[in-house]
Amino acid sequence: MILSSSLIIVLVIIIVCAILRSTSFWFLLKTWWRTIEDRFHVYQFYKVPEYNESYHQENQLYQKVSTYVSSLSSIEDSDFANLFSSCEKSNEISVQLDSNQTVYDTFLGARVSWKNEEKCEKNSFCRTFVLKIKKRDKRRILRPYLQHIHSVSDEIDVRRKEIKLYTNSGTGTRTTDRQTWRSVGFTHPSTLDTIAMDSDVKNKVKSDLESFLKSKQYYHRLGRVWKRSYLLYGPSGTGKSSFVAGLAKFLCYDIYDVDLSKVSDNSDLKLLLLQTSSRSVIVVEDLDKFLNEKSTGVSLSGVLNFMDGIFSCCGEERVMVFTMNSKDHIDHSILRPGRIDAQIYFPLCDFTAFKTLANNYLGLKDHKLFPQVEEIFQHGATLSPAEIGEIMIVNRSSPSRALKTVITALQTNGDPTRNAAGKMSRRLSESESSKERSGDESVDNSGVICRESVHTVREFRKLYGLLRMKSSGRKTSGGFDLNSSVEKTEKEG
Ligand SMILES: Nc1ncnc2c1ncn2[C@@H]1O[C@H](COP(=O)(O)OP(=O)(O)OP(=O)(O)O)[C@@H](O)[C@H]1O
Ligand SMILES: [Mg+2]
Repeated sequence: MILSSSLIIVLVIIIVCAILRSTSFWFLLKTWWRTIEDRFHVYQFYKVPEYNESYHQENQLYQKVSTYVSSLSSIEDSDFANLFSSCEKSNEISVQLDSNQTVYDTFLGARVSWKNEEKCEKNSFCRTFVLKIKKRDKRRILRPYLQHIHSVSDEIDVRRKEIKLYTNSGTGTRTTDRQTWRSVGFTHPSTLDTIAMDSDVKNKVKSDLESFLKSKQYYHRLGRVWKRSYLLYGPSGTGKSSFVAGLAKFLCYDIYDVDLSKVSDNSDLKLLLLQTSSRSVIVVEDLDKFLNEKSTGVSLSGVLNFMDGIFSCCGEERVMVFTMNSKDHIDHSILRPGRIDAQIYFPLCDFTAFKTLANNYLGLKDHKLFPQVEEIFQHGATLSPAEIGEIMIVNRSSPSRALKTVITALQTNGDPTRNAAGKMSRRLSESESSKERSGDESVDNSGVICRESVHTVREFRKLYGLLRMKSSGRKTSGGFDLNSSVEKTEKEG
């Protein structure tokens, strides 16, 4: 009798609990209890605004808190939250607290809350996280809690970082300076592995970067800004920009692509650098063209100060990359060691790079036409990897046709006698250019080629601006050239 009645009581309790949990009543009970409990405590509030007072710099802590708060499981209990999926990892959904919503967290036995406040003030939009913490817990947990937020958000950033590409979209008035950088998700497909280049140089760059990442203390002891600068130079279409993309992915750093032609003067350039975050790659493409044309108020000394990174702030862990087609007419002060730590030459395609491209683009490890291609390369003929890659993409359904088209293109453009030094100049001569323009196809009859491919060759030439006369100055020795300055620095280090 007693047994059966206690069984009934247990069953009733289980059913009541199940009903409470399956309805909102349980949730309401918890909320009421929290409201009542709140009335019996004195609280301290801490604001974490998105921007510092002058509105020029982002508050790094705000980003960290935002990442941390989004990672809390209790965020799912807030009444409103925003769901996002990133462009790169579309299967990953992130939850972000909506404006004026509160989320609770527990740390070392103390309960705290974060509110995401959003206000419109004087035509500007202010976002602030407000931390609410019991006064009696404040001394005990505040510092360790903030450290905990730092380490959790750093860990999350590294784990699921979506690389961002920042571009300077033109400077505005002082009050809108903080909007100078615009960012988008960085989806460039290049990685260091997909770039056809000398494997020794690639490995050297990788280990140079890895040792740089570990040398924070070393740089600080020397009183040097913790940055590393690379100059990438070489003809058009040899993979400089792709290398920058691969570099950023290798480091998991955001990219700041500085368009100097949109920077009005030195102080704007300074401001741009101040607004970059640490752990970023700062890229200035075609520096040679900018320095030769000097189309804005940015002076050489402005560029030099920028390269030295003396205006960088907040952690200053940066990799700077400058690209050029030729460094022949560049002021020597630009290239001095310390300002440029390593110079990497991007040559036109040789047979080794060709084989990498054939493997990447056509899935060919070997082919009966390879010896013929090798022979043509040995006679000094060459094209840029971009040109060869383009032929391969267009003819990817037929690897044999792709190789034949490459052979014809090399024979057409790779006549070594056009270069006085016996080395290949891949640029079309003016006469060839005019032949092309006039539609004379005799030039294309030299090789095994089908008509479709002739057009293909012509199209990719147009695409990559082969008919442009570009700077002739380039290294002719063929390999990559890692600047002696990096070797020197390595020895010194
Ligand atoms: N070394 C390479 N390995 C693999 N692909 C390459 C290489 N070089 C160029 N490409 C391909 O050619 C295209 C153009 O390359 P990229 O823009 O990197 O050249 P670039 O050297 O920056 O040219 P430019 O000096 O004109 O800016 C890209 O699609 C890239 O994938
Ligand atoms: Mg480029």
